[in-house]
Amino acid sequence: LHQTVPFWFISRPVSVSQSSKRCAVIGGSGFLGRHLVEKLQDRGYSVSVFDIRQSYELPGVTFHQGDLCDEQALLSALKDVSLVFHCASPAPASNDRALFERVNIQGTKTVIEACIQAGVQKLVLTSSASVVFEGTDIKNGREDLPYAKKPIDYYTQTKIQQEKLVLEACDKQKGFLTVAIRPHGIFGPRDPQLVPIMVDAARRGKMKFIIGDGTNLVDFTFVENVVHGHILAAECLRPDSPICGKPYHITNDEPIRFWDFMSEMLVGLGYAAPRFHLPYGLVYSLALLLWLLTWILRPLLSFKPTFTPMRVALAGTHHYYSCERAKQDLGYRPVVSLKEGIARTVQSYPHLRHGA
Ligand SMILES: NC(=O)C1=CN([C@@H]2O[C@H](COP(=O)(O)OP(=O)(O)OC[C@H]3O[C@@H](n4cnc5c(N)ncnc54)[C@H](O)[C@@H]3O)[C@@H](O)[C@H]2O)C=CC1
Ligand SMILES: CC(C)CCC[C@@H](C)[C@H]1CC[C@H]2C3=C(CC[C@]12C)[C@@]1(C)CCC(=O)C[C@@H]1CC3
Repeated sequence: LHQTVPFWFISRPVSVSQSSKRCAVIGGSGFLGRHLVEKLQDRGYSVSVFDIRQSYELPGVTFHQGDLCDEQALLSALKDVSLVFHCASPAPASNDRALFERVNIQGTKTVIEACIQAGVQKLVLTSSASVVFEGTDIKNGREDLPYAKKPIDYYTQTKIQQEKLVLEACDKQKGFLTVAIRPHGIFGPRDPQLVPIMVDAARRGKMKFIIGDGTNLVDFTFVENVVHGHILAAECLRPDSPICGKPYHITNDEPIRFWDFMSEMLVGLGYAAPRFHLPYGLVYSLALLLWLLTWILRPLLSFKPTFTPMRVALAGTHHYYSCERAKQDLGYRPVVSLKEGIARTVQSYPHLRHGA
């Protein structure tokens, strides 16, 4: 694979000292976090996980179970650690405003304070490309797009605050360097949302319809490319590099029609591809109405609609992003193509196949 290496990257010392290879992954029990932990170990890092739950065991990886809002718990996990990846967040589907504010805003402030107190030198945040998305088309969006003034949900609203906090904390004088990775539509083996939600909808006969004309292009990013972007950012983060305090889009660099991606996944798993078109405006209005009804009736019934306004907006608009800045500054190139990523994902879900 041909990679252009940035000039300041070449000046990096060849051997990375042992202490700079001690890292912690906050949210390391999650989908992205676990893939990141596995790759970091492959690359010779000594890895600790900090997470509110422990979802697996891996020889050589130390687990610290705790809430990232608890500074004392974080401090003991960050002892002797020089590099921290923060990829913890409540799931977007929870739509729990208080929880998002507590974990993504207050918790991230606590993470920053704990890192500084523990002498951590680098903090890599997993942000989201959605921080600039307002529910209307984004084509080849670059990092200089303004943050969404009207974010599509509480999750996105708090991801914006979180990213600002981390990037503003970057301080070369104090030797505390930060960077944010903005992935989009992460998919791959063990993903708990995209494929399971899609299959659940298909099993309930709800994936027969294409919202809109079906031509809207979207980024779906294979998890190993997202991991690659995080590790490149960590390894490039030095006081003399241009990446300090900046956000970077990491995508597969292969925008695809939303409904072609869904169809490939569904057909690969043995389900029929969606065929019938429904007008975007109609579906969005119905989703909004249903969402309002479930909100008003929430003391009486707990019903979670499949087609939320957020999902309809994501399914019916263009939202794809340029990763040119990551190519330029990090030497990033996707390491797994979309075709290969889809094939590996489909293979990894035998229990979600039609008839299983
Ligand atoms: N999945 C996607 O398509 C995208 C995800 N992201 C971001 O990537 C990151 C990782 O997402 P996923 O791996 O998909 O989610 P995930 O839900 O699989 O992992 C998140 C992890 O954070 C942990 N966590 C939540 N609250 C915590 C707390 N208070 N203290 C300690 N740990 C806590 C959870 O236990 C979980 O293991 C998140 O920051 C998310 O916002 C960004 C763009 C797209
Ligand atoms: C029911 C169908 C219309 C949709 C099924 C698939 C969706 C569950 C996913 C399609 C795009 C995904 C996506 C995210 C979550 C899962 C989808 C809505 C995110 C919101 C996850 C967190 C982010 O930061 C942005 C993602 C955008 C794409």
